[in-house]
Amino acid sequence: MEAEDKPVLQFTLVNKTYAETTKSATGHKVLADLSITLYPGMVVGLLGQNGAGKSTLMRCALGIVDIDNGNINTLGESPENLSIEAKQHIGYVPQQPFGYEGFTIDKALELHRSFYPQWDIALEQDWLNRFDLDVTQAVQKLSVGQRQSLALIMAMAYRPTLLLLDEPVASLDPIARRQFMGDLFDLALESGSAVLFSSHITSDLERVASHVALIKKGDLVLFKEIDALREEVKLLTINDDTELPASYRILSQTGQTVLVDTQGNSDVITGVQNEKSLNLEQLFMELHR
Ligand SMILES: Nc1ncnc2c1ncn2[C@@H]1O[C@H](COP(=O)(O)OP(=O)(O)OP(=O)(O)O)[C@@H](O)[C@H]1O
Repeated sequence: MEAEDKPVLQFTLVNKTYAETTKSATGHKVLADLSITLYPGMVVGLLGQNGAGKSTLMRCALGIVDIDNGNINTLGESPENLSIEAKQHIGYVPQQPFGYEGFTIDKALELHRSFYPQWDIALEQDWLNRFDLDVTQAVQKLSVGQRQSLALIMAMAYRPTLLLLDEPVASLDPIARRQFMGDLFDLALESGSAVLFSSHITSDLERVASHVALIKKGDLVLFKEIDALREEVKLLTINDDTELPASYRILSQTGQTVLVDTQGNSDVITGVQNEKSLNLEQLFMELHR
């Protein structure tokens, strides 16, 4: 990130409550005072349990869902009034891609391409080959994974400045998944795009994300560069009377076992019996204990 870079996507103290349900008469709070900023070149992996608020966050960024209060800046605009120009620089793949039934792949791409002046035909061809898609095939006859591959091409071949991908690889086989994740990272680096993608596959996230955002019940509990995460988030076993520095953030605690974000404080702390670094999956499990 360069100092002069402007945010591509910025959430500031965003709250979102869905209308009241049979479970809650006061409505269902899904995002709570959530702030996060994406700059060009950032690939942010969004991790959270089912129902944590990941899809809602993306939909708010696009103005598909209104927020209660707070502020969202999407490519310098307010999501509820996004200009056509801004939309032409946003790629979005929802969890269940839809549309273009009744078209063959080549006809669907022809129509889709016409909305995006900056469409990169060579990139489209490259990804059609990689995903092994037959362009004469009817869209409604595609398998779930093939449909997801097509949706990814449609969202990415115009090199969007902002790319929002809601579990983009859930239905892809391991080979396609690995290739796609590599491409995703290359695209962000080459095109200076910012990418926000959700996934439950922590190994994918660790491989390609530059940052991880962890959401728990609508709260952003952690947002960090992936390398810093490995170094700064630790599982400690402490004595009853151990005093942790005020600069540590306690993420969770069960008795003498404490999950902390040291926030870069590398002082040796007396009274720590054991210290363990965690991979993303272990961290996720610890946070939801
Ligand atoms: N349109 C809606 N009306 C009411 N509640 C909704 C609506 N959309 C989502 N929710 C609720 O908001 C919460 C967050 O949903 P969301 O789809 O954002 O979660 P998620 O983190 O993307 O989950 P998953 O990993 O399962 O895709 C859930 O409890 C869900 O039931």
